[in-house]
Amino acid sequence: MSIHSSAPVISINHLDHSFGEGQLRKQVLFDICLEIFAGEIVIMTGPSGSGKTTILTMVGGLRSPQSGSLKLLGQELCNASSEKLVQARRNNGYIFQAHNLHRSLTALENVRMGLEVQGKLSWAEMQTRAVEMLTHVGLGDHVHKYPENLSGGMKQRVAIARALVSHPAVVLADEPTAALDSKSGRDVVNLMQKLAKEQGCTILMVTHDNRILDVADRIVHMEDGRLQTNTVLTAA
Ligand SMILES: Nc1ncnc2c1ncn2[C@@H]1O[C@H](COP(=O)(O)OP(=O)(O)OP(=O)(O)O)[C@@H](O)[C@H]1O
Repeated sequence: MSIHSSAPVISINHLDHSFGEGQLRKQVLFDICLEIFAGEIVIMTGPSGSGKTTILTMVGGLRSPQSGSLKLLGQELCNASSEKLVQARRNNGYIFQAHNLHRSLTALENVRMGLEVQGKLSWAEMQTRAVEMLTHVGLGDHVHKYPENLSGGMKQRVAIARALVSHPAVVLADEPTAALDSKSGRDVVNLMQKLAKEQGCTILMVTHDNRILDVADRIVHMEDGRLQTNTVLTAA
């Protein structure tokens, strides 16, 4: 069925999920099936409460799925050990609505943290790569600034640099443009698209922002915990 020859980066099969116990138990995901391939940008839309963030946190290894299957880079996360979930988190970059930068760290220090958590490089190498990444997102002149001295769009660009500096296989973005005006929002998603294509990374993005849907290769729509549509956008 798929036009892709390689194995999917994210493979979700018959995934169900409930919150709560006993009488308070509430099923929020029903029989989700979704495959996402290397280099794809997939946008997930749907009303508030339809289950989008729950899926994102599971793909991110922040919550373990209970039933069905969810594989990230071939590794099963359903009922996975905490070590496996930690490993899954290392394969992902995260971009949130509120940039989540550390206020007490400069732009450079924030981006360097994206490498420090990997624990693989020397301090000098991390410093060099963080500066290069900030220059790449157009913030080469602002590396020593603190978040409070940057605009909303600039802060989100720092967050993108932090998410992508370690070249993660998957970037998960939850409403990355929600706090931005339309021009800054457009700049931010264009930048994400450019970097993803350069690095060959996969992006799964949740958004309510209809203005940015065109960056997606595919749009999937959630409704009441079920995946409704899976639209492939073909380039003109
Ligand atoms: N930790 C939790 N405990 C109990 N119920 C939860 C928890 N997290 C989410 N839910 C419920 O699961 C359902 C799906 O929530 P989720 O946050 O995934 O939706 P969403 O589509 O991301 O919504 P939004 O667009 O508002 O962020 C909702 O009914 C929500 O109340």
